[in-house]
Amino acid sequence: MEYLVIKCGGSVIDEVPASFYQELCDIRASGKYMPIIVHGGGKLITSLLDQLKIPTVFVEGLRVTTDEMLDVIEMALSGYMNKSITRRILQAGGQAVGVSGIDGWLLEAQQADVNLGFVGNVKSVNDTWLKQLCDLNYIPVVSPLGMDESWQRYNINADTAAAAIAGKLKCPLVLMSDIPGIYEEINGEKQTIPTLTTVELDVLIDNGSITGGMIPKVNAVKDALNKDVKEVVIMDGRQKNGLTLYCNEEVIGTKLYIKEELLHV
Ligand SMILES: Nc1ncnc2c1ncn2[C@@H]1O[C@H](COP(=O)(O)OP(=O)(O)O)[C@@H](O)[C@H]1O
Ligand SMILES: CC(=O)N[C@@H](CCC(=O)OP(=O)(O)O)C(=O)O
Repeated sequence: MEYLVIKCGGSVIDEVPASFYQELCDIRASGKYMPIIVHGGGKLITSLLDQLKIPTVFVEGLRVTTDEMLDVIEMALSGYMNKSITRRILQAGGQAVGVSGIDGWLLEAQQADVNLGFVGNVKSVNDTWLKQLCDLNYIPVVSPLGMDESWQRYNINADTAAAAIAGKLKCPLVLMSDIPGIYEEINGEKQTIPTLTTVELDVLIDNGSITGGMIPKVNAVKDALNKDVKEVVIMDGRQKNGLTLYCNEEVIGTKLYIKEELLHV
């Protein structure tokens, strides 16, 4: 059975159809995939920081993170978001365990860039017990925090965390967001692109078609594909039966891959 990493963005988690959790349980029960959920929660973090009058600054889709913000981020992601997703999977009849990337040192992190403060990149993924959880029939639900060898916590973008886990497991990755896929503006209209190679993706990055939260997403996609992940799909988490359609190999969202011949140069 193959692993399948599914990342649910904070933009969409409150809007996924109720059937999403049932679909997850069905996919696990069908034996086709062992799903692993990685979730975001950027919207919730921003709203909590606003209430605390702590200003939010994003640089290329990444939240500049101070020490005082880490507590809020950890509470939002590993507290509220992680437990509510875990609870909903249990409610749908599945087995789920909610963990943070810090638990069991699942995500060893390192500082991404001093100018971003405590934003982390993933240095290594300790996948042993993640696989054990899957073998025990649990669906792991992972919040994107990590820790370095000095026990410093880091805020990791959820797309980055999901890509690192998929890269380690060499399994497909589904990124669920609030858009039907990657779009390009043609004659003032946004048109979703069904398939993209990494070379075509670079063109869209260079011509400014990719902005905001899509930047860490496409960087994560490229990272996963470079680690032998066969394909990554960016799709609309609000679409009814979206996950089932994906598992049945229907055309959905934007499918990204490395062009075969580039693998051999
Ligand atoms: N070319 C593009 N195609 C699709 N979405 C894009 C593009 N450029 C920027 N975006 C923005 O990226 C957003 C998704 O990123 P983000 O808000 O961080 O979502 P999530 O919370 O799911 O990670 C979309 O809502 C859209 O506004
Ligand atoms: C470094 C960084 O930007 N971390 C993200 C973590 C949450 C996240 O990625 O949530 P979404 O998937 O909903 O965007 C943040 O602070 O918003």
